[in-house]
Amino acid sequence: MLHLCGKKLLGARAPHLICSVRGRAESANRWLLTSVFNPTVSAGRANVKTVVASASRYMSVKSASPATISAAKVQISRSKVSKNELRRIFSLAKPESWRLTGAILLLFVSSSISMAVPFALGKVIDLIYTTDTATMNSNINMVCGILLAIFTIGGICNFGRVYLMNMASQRITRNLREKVFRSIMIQETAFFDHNKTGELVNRLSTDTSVVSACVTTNISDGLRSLIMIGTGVSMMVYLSPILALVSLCVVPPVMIIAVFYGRYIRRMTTKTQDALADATQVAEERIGNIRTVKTFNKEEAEIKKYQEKMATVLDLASRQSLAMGLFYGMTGFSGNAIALIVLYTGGVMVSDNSLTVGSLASFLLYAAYIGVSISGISSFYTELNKGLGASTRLWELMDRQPVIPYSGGLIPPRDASGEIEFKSVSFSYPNRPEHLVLDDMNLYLKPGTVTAIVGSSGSGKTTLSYLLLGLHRPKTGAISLDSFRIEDLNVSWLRGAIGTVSQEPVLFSGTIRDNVLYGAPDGVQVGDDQVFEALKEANAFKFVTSDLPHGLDTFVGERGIMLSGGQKQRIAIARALIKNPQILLLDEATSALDAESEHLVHEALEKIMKGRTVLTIAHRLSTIKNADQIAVLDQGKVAEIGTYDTLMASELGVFRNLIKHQAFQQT
Ligand SMILES: Nc1ncnc2c1ncn2[C@@H]1O[C@H](COP(=O)(O)OP(=O)(O)OP(=O)(O)O)[C@@H](O)[C@H]1O
Repeated sequence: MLHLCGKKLLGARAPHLICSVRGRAESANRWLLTSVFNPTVSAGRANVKTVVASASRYMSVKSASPATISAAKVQISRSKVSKNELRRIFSLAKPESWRLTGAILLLFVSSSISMAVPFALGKVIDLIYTTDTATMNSNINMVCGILLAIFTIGGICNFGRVYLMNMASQRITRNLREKVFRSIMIQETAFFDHNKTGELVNRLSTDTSVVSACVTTNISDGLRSLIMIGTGVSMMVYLSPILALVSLCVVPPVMIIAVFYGRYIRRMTTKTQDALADATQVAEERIGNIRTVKTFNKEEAEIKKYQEKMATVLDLASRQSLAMGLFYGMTGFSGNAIALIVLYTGGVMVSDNSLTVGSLASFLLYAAYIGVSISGISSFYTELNKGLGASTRLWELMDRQPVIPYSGGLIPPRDASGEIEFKSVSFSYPNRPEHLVLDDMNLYLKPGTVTAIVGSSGSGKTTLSYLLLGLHRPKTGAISLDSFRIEDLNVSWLRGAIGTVSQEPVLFSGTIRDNVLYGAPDGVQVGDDQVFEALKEANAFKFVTSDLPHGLDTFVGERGIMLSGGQKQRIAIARALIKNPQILLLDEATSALDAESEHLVHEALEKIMKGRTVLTIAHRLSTIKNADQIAVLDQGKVAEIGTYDTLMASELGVFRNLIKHQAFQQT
């Protein structure tokens, strides 16, 4: 991939550059490979120096700090607009080609009609000046009748054009959002450690609509302006070549200024969108955790923080507004200047009879139309650059290949038996590569047995379950399930074989039924009787059917906010059970539930462990005592393993020490 992309992007210089890149950092992150070296994203846009500079900066730190990534991204996005980039953004419009073609045809008709008006008016004026009253009246009646009919057609065409364009725009936005959302969903967990939720939501909501407007309504408006300028100029040349030459001398300097302006706007849009994403991130996180904000009495502090973020956005937007104001002012002035030049020179020509009054009037109207159209073109150019700025971010997201493949992989012929082995596993989180959470760790789980994992806080217990679920990959060593390496397995199959109940389970807004069925494999029909069965096993049947107002149809609120901690736990247990997994990953709740809830949750957990391979992060003494084996995690390794009695027998053992100092729940 690297070689291919390198060749495409860098041509003959590729091997040298690839080698130097490799030499600089072996662990070049996939983001760089997919985003920077991906020809579809970067070819043409990023010149070789820019890419290598970004790559070096990126690799000079061992891990990808978000600031470095965004610096590299901004540097790339500052480069010139390439044909590829334009081609790519316009390819979004392809599925809507018939709607857009229809809209453009209607646009041609309505614009032609608009552009015939000055010519017709000129003719009417000449008629007034050159014919007798009777002939003039009948001619004017006839011309006005024809014009009314033509204007009606123009109105209908405009309606059709706007409708079709907007429909196309909405559909492109939808397609784009679906693709971006899919792209976000399939990324590996580590991706979300350095890509904030608010930022991603902003890409999904704002950037997509900016990009789709850029290739639809903006194109329509730009095309309209272009047609009007093209026709206007032709008509001006037809009416008076000399006058046309004099009046159009303003255009070249305006064009040159427009190029610089466009680049500036594009850069500013990227920055503004970044700042906006940052503000959205703050808002999203605080609103999502409003209880914590209120508990700590931080409403005012959060409002201030948001205001600061918005001040940055406003500052960037005001710089953008200043540039826009200057540019629009300049183009408006140019339009008026054209009109003035035409009026002056035309007046002289009429006085020496080289131009009729009607032609001068037509010419003036065309000049005014062109003036308006030039400002139309400038706003088209502004929007196009905004769209390109926003699209850079979207391509980065859409082109990113997840480090852990989302599909493919081995699907074993039989259901999992639940034999699990961690062999010399070392692991560190990608954003903290220097901190080895697991270091050459070994652990064997016999099918159908319960293994309790204990260890001090931060010893890597939860990390172990993430690795088993294939959410992260070990740096070295291997984890196997039924003697298949889990990284070779299809992730859906793997996660389908494992039921999980975490310490603080998250439910989704929806009904109890929706939440239990969330655990069922996609496409498998699960009836209410199976849902009830799972609820019974999870000790949740009674409270669902008799305490909740609408039974299975009761809404649980956002994140299950309408349920108690113990109720949420039991619904989560039912959710884990609905697919009847062979393996269970349990993280016992440390938060104090009331005695009855605690008993019900605990009893449910005991029940569901039977006959399954269970890896439980234990916080209760009884779970530890009943486990077939206890693995004590310490310094990234399994320091001790055995039954409760054997481990307690060792006077100076880590386990015994842990039991002495860590508060395990006694119930
Ligand atoms: N996403 C992450 N990025 C970087 N480091 C992480 C991440 N998640 C956890 N860690 C670090 O990994 C180490 C192990 O964390 P883990 O959550 O597995 O510990 P634990 O044993 O489950 O702790 P506890 O009992 O407190 O829940 C800790 O030092 C933690 O700071």
